[in-house]
Amino acid sequence: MAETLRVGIAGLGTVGASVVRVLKEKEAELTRQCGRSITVTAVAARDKNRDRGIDLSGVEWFDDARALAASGKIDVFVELIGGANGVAREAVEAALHAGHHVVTANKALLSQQGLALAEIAEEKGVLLNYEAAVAGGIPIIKTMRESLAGNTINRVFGILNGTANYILTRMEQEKLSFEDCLADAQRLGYAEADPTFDIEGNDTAHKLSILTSLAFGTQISPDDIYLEGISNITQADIQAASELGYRIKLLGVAVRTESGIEQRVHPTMVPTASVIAQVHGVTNAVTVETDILGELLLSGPGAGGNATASAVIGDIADIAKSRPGFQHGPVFGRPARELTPYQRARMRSHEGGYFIRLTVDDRLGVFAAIATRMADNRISLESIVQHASNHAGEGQKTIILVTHETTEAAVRKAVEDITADGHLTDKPQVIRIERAA
Ligand SMILES: NC(=O)c1ccc[n+]([C@@H]2O[C@H](COP(=O)([O-])OP(=O)(O)OC[C@H]3O[C@@H](n4cnc5c(N)ncnc54)[C@H](O)[C@@H]3O)[C@@H](O)[C@H]2O)c1
Ligand SMILES: N[C@@H](CCO)C(=O)O
Ligand code: NA
Repeated sequence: MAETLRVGIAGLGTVGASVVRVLKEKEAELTRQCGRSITVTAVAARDKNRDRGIDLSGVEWFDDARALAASGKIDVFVELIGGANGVAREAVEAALHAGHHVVTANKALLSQQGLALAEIAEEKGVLLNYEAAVAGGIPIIKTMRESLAGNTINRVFGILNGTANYILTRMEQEKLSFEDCLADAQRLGYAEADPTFDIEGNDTAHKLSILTSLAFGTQISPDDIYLEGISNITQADIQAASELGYRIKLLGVAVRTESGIEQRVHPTMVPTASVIAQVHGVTNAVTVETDILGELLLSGPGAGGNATASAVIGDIADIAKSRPGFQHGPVFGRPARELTPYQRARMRSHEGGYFIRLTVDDRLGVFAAIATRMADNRISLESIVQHASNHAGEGQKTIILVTHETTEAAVRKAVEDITADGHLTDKPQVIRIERAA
């Protein structure tokens, strides 16, 4: 049997501790599957004395993750610290330069530095595996990188953040407050160190930027993503969506258009009967639409220690099965140097349906004035209703509009006009509707 694969792990938090635990529990099974054993020989973390409920006897301790990464005593460096810069980045670079394979769950790092890191990995002939970085335990990277070869992808979209989906689900099903749901997501180990990344959509954007590169063969462009989080979503929106036959999900969407690639992250209304609307809690789902295969939907746990460890261990096992001298496939599906520059489609050109919730003065003529403004901007309405909600205050009423397919530019202009008319008593709420089977 081949020599054991020596694994060094940096970061022993939710994911790192789960990886150490599961590697130990599944040692015999993994040895059978990989034809060699996988052993954690070294770790780096901040606090040597913290009880993590894992057995680290016989494991070498490094105070500095960068020293572990460069050490000649490991074959694989597993980065589970987090953050786009600082130690995580320096350690991954050091590991690749030292000729070690790298496994990371760090989507922030890949979205900012993925291209540069891929170039080093490809030059050094080592693997840079990152299945855990996108949609947790769902094998979406492997699917897009390997199984969809030859397919031309037109749209990829999904629920890519477990924390946000967990919050929206519990707000809808249990009528809980946003803050209580977020606190639970943090307690369960789903949230990022800075949870604003989860709720303001940055984490979804990091993941989407990676999927976009894999889908369209473009360089990763994380700053070119239209971004809106879920912190403005209220019970009034959730209730109105439900009455209209929709559910609100935080989606990341990348779609090929005539003028470039549209990348957007925002709260989205999806038909209640669609498959993606049934994806609840910490579960993620990714839909890929291709010319040969058609529509593929993968769904599964998107965050949490064990689910994420499953993806990390799959990546380590792939390395254990690879052989020295074997030519590895490129990190983002095509050689890093051949990825084309990303061309952004303007958000104002986005076409789709819209849900618009307006709180207005309860005066005669307001309803008609709003309908006129929509017509002025050539927006065709699927429905316009005066909503009998108890969310509007005394002397106010709620008007809900659902548009047929129109453009973002037209909707922004119509809402601007209505605001300028002076009828609104609260900030208008605009939520895009996504076509989903
Ligand atoms: N938690 C999840 O469900 C999940 C899922 C997918 C991906 N991820 C990603 O996995 C990574 C780790 O996430 P987590 O949830 O385990 O975070 P965590 O905060 O629980 O763990 C990170 C650990 O790294 C340690 N650390 C910080 N600086 C360090 C340093 N300089 N050297 C060594 N250790 C250091 C921290 O003390 C902490 O224990 C992040 O990139 C995160 O985005 C997490
Ligand atoms: N904070 C992330 C972890 C998984 O990437 C989430 O909630 O989806
Ligand atoms: Na994944």
